[in-house]
Amino acid sequence: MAGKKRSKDNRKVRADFRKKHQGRVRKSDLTREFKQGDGHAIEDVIQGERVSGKGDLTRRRTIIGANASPDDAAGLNVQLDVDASLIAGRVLSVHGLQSRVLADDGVLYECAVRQLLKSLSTDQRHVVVAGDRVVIRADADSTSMIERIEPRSSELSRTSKGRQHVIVANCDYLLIVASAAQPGLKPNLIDRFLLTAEQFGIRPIICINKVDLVDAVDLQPIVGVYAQLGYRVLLTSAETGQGIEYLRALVHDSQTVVAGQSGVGKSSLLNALEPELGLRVGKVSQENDKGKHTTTAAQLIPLQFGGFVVDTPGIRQFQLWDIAANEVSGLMRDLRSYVDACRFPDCMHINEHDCAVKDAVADGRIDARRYDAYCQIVEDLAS
Ligand SMILES: Nc1nc2c(ncn2[C@@H]2O[C@H](COP(=O)(O)OP(=O)(O)OP(=O)(O)O)[C@@H](O)[C@H]2O)c(=O)[nH]1
Ligand SMILES: [Zn+2]
Repeated sequence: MAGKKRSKDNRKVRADFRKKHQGRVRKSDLTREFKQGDGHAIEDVIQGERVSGKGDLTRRRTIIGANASPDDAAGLNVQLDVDASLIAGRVLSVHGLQSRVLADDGVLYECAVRQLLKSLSTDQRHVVVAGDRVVIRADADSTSMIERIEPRSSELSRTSKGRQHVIVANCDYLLIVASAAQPGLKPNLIDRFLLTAEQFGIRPIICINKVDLVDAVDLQPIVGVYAQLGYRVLLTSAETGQGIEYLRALVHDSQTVVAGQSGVGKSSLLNALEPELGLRVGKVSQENDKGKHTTTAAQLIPLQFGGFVVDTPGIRQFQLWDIAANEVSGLMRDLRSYVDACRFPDCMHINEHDCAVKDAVADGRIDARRYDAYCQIVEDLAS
């Protein structure tokens, strides 16, 4: 904000600014643009051109300087409400009170959270999470500050000890990875991950990997069931490269969280998408290591072709967090449309009479295997 900290650097930047731009900017223009309250607009006028994209921020910083003050606009009769040290970015990971933010200028900043934001939160530890879009006050010499957290488009969360913990924010896709063989295809597991996607409103992509090991024709029935429900199903092979280009185009510029059983080829797929990632393949997953603490601290991995993946041991195999047995049918697209027609409003669609869901299964309107998966899930949740 105007007139706060005045380091030597800032004085120099301000002096340069005055020298360079004073007299070259029409006062009327500046005033007009300033009324719109937009820092970019002011620079636009100064530069006499429209600017967009990453380059602006750096340029704006040099021109107007960090902590621009009324002095900067001396003779221009405007107060520049511009603070070029503010940069937008995305939180890659959170470690205790520190967050690692990849700013839109391409620089990584270690950031603390502004006290005010913390005091607004009931849970100080989780005020900011991986995936958050933030505005930071960048400081090259000491800790940068997260000044603002943008509203989240989605949250993946889990309740522990009665409190909701957001694990990752703003995920666009849940990439559900299954394998056609080794280990064999487990559609029921796909159904469980789909429940999570529906629960959190994150678009699922069903990715059946290792298709090089089977005859694709054998996969058609199962692919058909999901496709009919409107889910996107990809057949991939990290080995031969099949489907990789398509997957890359899908997740490009998005934030994708990866889930799936151990050994289905999640690391291999990510490496195929971007060889530079160099994720270890075929390792024993951490959850299976005896006595090892399962971490759910999410981490975003930036992709060179644009976008981020969240590939975190504790999240990879998450499922059925905080779903009650009586919520399951409402989260299954094929069952959902029938539940209102059951005789009992609290019908669980298992043993009850006059159950519209069971009728639909009986005459093939609901896939029998999907219904079996439903029963299994409800049973597991009830026990
Ligand atoms: N034939 C074939 N093998 C594959 C394919 N993708 C992965 N694999 C193999 O499957 C094994 C497991 O692959 P990973 O990528 O480590 O699997 P993951 O899902 O990351 O496993 P976790 O880290 O345990 O969760 C490795 O031996 C891979 O070489 C594929 O498309 N075809
Ligand atoms: Zn019913």
